[in-house]
Amino acid sequence: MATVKAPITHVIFDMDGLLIDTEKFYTEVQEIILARYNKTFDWSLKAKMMGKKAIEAARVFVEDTGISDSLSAEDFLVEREDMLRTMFPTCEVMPGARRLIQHLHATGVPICVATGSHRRHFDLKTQRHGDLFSLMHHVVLGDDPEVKQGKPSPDVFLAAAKRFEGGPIDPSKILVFEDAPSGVQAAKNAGMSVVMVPDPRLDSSYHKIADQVLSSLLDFNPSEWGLPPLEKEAS
Ligand SMILES: O=P(O)(O)OC[C@@H](O)CO
Ligand SMILES: [Mg+2]
Repeated sequence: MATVKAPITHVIFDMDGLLIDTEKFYTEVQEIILARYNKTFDWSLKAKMMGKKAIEAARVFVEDTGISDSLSAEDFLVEREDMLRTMFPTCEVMPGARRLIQHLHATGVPICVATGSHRRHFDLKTQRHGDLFSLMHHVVLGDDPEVKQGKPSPDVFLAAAKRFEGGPIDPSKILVFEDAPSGVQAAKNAGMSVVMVPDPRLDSSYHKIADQVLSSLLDFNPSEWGLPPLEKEAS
């Protein structure tokens, strides 16, 4: 029998870019705003913003692009909001997310979500996916009072570990799924194992600290982590 990487009992999912394809909306809106300043949005900046709380990502955006004298982080958030508000409810579930969530839920593995997104955005993004998110034991949001700092701080993952039944759960028994560099770092800072499912455009230097890197959730093999195996015929 193959050796188990770590004996996992609980699973925490990131949301944006991991369970649902909302990262493309942030990218699109940021490209539109930067074009006004004759600048282009690239993946090195994207890598620094993704996964963070809105205001933290906004500060990185205006400072890194050198537009902070013309546009404050707060005004940037107001400006992108009109576009995001109509885009978020149209988001799709990422490949393999539905199968994995349903499998873990059906086999009794406690699962939850830990996201940088605040409540208002979470509600817009999950509008059409309530069936899936209702399988989560709990959800920890970026504007939760216990989340003092966004990812890469471990706050959101430690709060998530506390709220499982019988919590706090030992971090070494928790597996986190993440797409963002800040999120992978946050999970490691919390002492948890992490499977990274990065966008292929993200520089591969960000893969290093993840315990496993997959190109899709469809490629995840629960047995490698001591989790109940997937049925071969499941789709
Ligand atoms: O933590 P996640 O769910 O990726 O959300 C962060 C969000 O603000 C987009 O980057
Ligand atoms: Mg994410």
